[in-house]
Formats: sequence, structure tokens, C-alpha cells
Amino acid sequence: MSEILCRGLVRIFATDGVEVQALQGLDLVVEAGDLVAVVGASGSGKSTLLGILSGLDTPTGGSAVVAGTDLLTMGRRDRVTYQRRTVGFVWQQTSRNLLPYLTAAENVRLVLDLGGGSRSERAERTAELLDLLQVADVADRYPAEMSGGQQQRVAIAVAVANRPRVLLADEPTGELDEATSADVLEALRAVNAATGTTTLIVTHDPAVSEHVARTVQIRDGRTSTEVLRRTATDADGVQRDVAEEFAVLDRVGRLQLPHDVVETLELRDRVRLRLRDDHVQVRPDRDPTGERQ
Ligand SMILES: Nc1ncnc2c1ncn2[C@@H]1O[C@H](COP(=O)(O)OP(=O)(O)OP(=O)(O)O)[C@@H](O)[C@H]1O
Repeated sequence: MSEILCRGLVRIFATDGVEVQALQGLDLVVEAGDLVAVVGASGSGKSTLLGILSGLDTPTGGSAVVAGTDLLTMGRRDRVTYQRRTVGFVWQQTSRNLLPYLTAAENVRLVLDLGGGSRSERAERTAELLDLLQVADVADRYPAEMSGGQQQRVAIAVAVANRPRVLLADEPTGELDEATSADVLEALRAVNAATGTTTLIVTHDPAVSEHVARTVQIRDGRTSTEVLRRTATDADGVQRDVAEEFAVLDRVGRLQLPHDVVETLELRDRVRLRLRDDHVQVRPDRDPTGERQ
């Protein structure tokens, strides 16, 4: 079942009479329980997508359905319920994720207190979550007394405390060094595996693809390519990680060629397509002497 389903998503911002198409017909399908990274250069539309998926912003057109909620038609009350119950967030700024005057355990418990359950059940779940995120040792510390990585791990515990269907992380490693970033991405992977929460990580850091099975690249407000990573066993029985890059075909058959392919073959304006037995050939629009036609 698809937990995140975006079809032809469009978001146009209009400021002082100037229109910016931040999302230009984006397609994205994420199955329930999957962990997916969305990467892209600055300005490609990542934050805009996350703003929509988190219910903070409304798309201009297309469709977006998350955990059965239609984000284009939901009313004000539905929006509040959606933000409280359906989705959990981890933001880039470590300070935005946790209340500074509460300890790690109190930050988690605060979310559980809103959800009900007995006192002992809540205490047990707090301990369980801090254990899962490997931050049980800082349970009684305030955010200012924790490292950036520890704060983000506690933030993940807080984000999944009320068992959201979908976890959204916006540049969760943006303020961290490389080693700590890897730890936090592994923590997200562990939570995804343990709880089955559908997880979407948005980042400009291409290194994220080493930690997730699927990385979707956004370019100019559209999904352009995907990297799928899987473990394969070679002829000698040795297991290794295999990463394969795919171009994404949208519903009407549009394909965005990767930038390096376009540059290398100097593809411009028009290209020649030829249908072969089992593939399609794309060639520059040049005659055999190399001149453009
Ligand atoms: N509120 C807004 N008003 C006007 N234009 C906006 C607004 N928000 C985003 N944009 C524009 O939309 C485009 C996509 O921006 P977005 O922030 O989604 O990109 P991004 O991939 O998240 O970039 P970054 O990695 O720098 O955060 C950009 O051209 C940006 O200037």
C-alpha cells in the first residue's frame, strides 16, 4: 500500500507579481514501511515538498495523499489532527526539535502525556524509545548538555513517540559532522526497521544514499532519477552492496535525462529517438558529419 502518493504536484509561489514554480508536476510514491531519501541541489524544491507533506503548506495543483489523507482538500481541523497524529517531524535545527527546559526523557514523555495511557506504560515506552535510539544514558540531561548527534537521536524518539504513520526528516544531519551524520542516519534506519514507520529523509547530502535502499533525486521541482541499493551475492558467494541508478518515467511518459548524460552528448532542444527490440535509443540531433540539423 502506498503511504505517500504524490501525482503531478505543483506549488507556485507568487511574490511581487513574480511567479516561482517550486514544484513542477512532481511524482513520488513511497510504500508503507519504506525508508526513502529525497536529495537535490539547493532550490530544487525539497523544502517545498516537505512543507506540503507535513501539512504546513498547501499545493497549488496535482494530488498528494499521505496515509489516506488528501492534503489538497483537508479542512482546518483535519490539518491539526494530521500534524498531531499522522506525521512526525525531525528538523535540521537541533534546537527546534526539543524543549530546552525539559530533559531528554521529559521531552519524550510530554508527547506521550498528550496521548493517554497509564503512568507506568508511559514511563516504560519512554525508556524503550530512548533505548532504541541509544540515548538512555542521557535520559536526565537537558538538550544543552547533549551533543548534536544525541539531540537528534532524542528528537527522533520524540517524533515517533505517538506512533505516527509517517516520519519526515528535514536535513536531520545538516548541523552535524560526517561521522555523527552517519550515526543519525543509522538511527533513522534502526527506528524504521523496528517500528515500520514510513520514513522520508530530505537532504542535500548525496552521502545519504549509502544508508538507505532508495534515494530519489529532485531536479527543478520534479523527481528525475532514483538510486536503488540492494545486497547481491556474486558467483563466489560473496555478498556486496549494489547501487543502480534509474531515470524516472512519469505517468505521461516524460523522462528527465541525467545532467551528465545531457552534457556528455551535448543534447539540446531536439533528440533522435529510435525504438529497438528491447530499448529506446536517444541520440543528438546531428547529421553524420557532426553538424546539428
Ligand atoms: N515562500 C516562498 N516564496 C517564494 N519563493 C519560494 C518560497 N519558498 C521557496 N521558494 C522558491 O522555490 C524554489 C524551491 O525552493 P525550496 O526551498 O523548496 O528548495 P530546496 O531544494 O529545499 O533548497 P535548499 O536546499 O536551499 O533548502 C526556489 O526557487 C525558492 O526560491
